[in-house]
Amino acid sequence: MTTIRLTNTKTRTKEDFVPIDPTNVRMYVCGPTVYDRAHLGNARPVIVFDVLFRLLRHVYGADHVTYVRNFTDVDDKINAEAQRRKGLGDPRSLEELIRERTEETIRWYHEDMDALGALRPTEEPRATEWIGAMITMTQDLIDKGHAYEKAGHVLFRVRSYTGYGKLSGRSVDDMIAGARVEVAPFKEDPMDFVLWKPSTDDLPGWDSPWGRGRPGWHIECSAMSRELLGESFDIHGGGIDLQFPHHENEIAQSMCAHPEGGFAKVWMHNEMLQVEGKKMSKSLGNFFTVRDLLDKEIPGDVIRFVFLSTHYSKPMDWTEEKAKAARNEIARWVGMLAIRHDLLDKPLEDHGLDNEMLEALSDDLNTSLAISRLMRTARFLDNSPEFMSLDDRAQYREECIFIASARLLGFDLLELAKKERARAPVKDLGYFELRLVQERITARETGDFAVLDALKSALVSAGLEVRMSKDAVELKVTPVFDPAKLEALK
Ligand SMILES: Nc1ncnc2c1ncn2[C@@H]1O[C@H](COP(=O)(O)OP(=O)(O)OP(=O)(O)O)[C@@H](O)[C@H]1O
Ligand SMILES: [Zn+2]
Repeated sequence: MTTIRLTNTKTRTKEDFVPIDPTNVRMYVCGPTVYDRAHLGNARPVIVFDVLFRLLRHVYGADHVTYVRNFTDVDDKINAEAQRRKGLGDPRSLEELIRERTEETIRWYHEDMDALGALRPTEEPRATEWIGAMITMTQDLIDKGHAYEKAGHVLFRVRSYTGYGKLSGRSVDDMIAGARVEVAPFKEDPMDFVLWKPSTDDLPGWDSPWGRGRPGWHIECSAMSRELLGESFDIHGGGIDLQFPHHENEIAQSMCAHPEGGFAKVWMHNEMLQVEGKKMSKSLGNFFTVRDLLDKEIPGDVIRFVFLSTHYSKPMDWTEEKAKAARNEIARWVGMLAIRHDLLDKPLEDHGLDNEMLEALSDDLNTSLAISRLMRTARFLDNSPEFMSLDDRAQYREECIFIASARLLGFDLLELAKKERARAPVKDLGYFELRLVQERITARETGDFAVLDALKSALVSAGLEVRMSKDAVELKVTPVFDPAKLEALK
């Protein structure tokens, strides 16, 4: 079995990945706050962890991996957008407007991430559906002396957990000095963070032992991962911007509530997509959305290719040059496959994967090396003398391996090649148009339309659209076009 090695942020070393239970490998990734369209930076963790999900499914079996990514649908920014709509005169209740905002944002998120070829996670819990579990965990932390209630707030007592700061390698005192921690009269210590806070009557809230309120952001992930993956699971991922305080706080909550579990064994953090050296972010305003690019006719595969060309642990920029190079390379792959009708017209045989590519991916998800390996293979397949010297069977085998390997990175080349083929001009169309014209003349002369009709229906069953007006004949390719059938009519 392939051994996957992953760099664990917790230990700062590359380790062999050994799942707790190989029949159910479990991964949690912090998902988006659903108040607006995802910006391009938000797509990076989606693509990185999608490749890891695919790799885990390949190694342990598709039914033996559980991937959970949450939607944070309790947030001031969501409320603010709903209030803005209400302010503009929308007659609906704030609750309805909030629901509408989160629903539409989740729909956009799915559309955009689907376009990038990302598989949907096994579970996509919404915070609002797990409030009960958050309340239970919060109460448990109070009972164990790790949290306290003050003025309708429940706060986590950071100094009660000695492991605090280990993930990010900081001491609590350094963190206080460096961080903009909120000093509030109800806090015992400035580092303490909110597990529960009161809600005003006009904002969403849930009844709790501490009055009507809502959960803090950090407890969401601790409660949902516990409910869906258990007290210990294999991998926890997210952007490096979440390492502190979000992930540090998740660890503190989960380890104190369930000291017998180990919470996440491996922590993985993707580096940031940057714009002129700064993190692309909503708050800095230096962002564009995934949808902006898709609308500019930059396909999802091109975006995916650009992201995967840089290792997840390195910061990167989005540039026009990178997009152009990615587009050219994918066009080369697709163009080369679009003319291999034998490949496109039957189910792909399983001849395994390119071993070097699999090795690269298994070595801490080295997607940039995996992509270079695919590029090298594409040059080999593209009529190189070595490839041409192979017999048909061996050629077919190499092509199957290439397609399956690209699929592990999330590129569906067969689908792209089929679309390309349907779009490509077919040189024989003119010939058949002429034949239709001639048969029609003959049919009109003889009054026998059988030959003309037979030709027409044969063309239709080859996947062509036949349009015959009084003085023109036109053939068009449809997505089910089959060149082999056309060839047989000659
Ligand atoms: N520039 C970026 N590059 C890579 N990943 C990012 C970037 N910005 C956010 N992420 C990641 O996107 C995921 C969703 O994050 P979230 O919805 O909290 O983003 P956000 O807070 O709305 O973004 P912003 O930081 O722009 O306000 C998280 O895993 C986060 O680490
Ligand atoms: Zn989280």
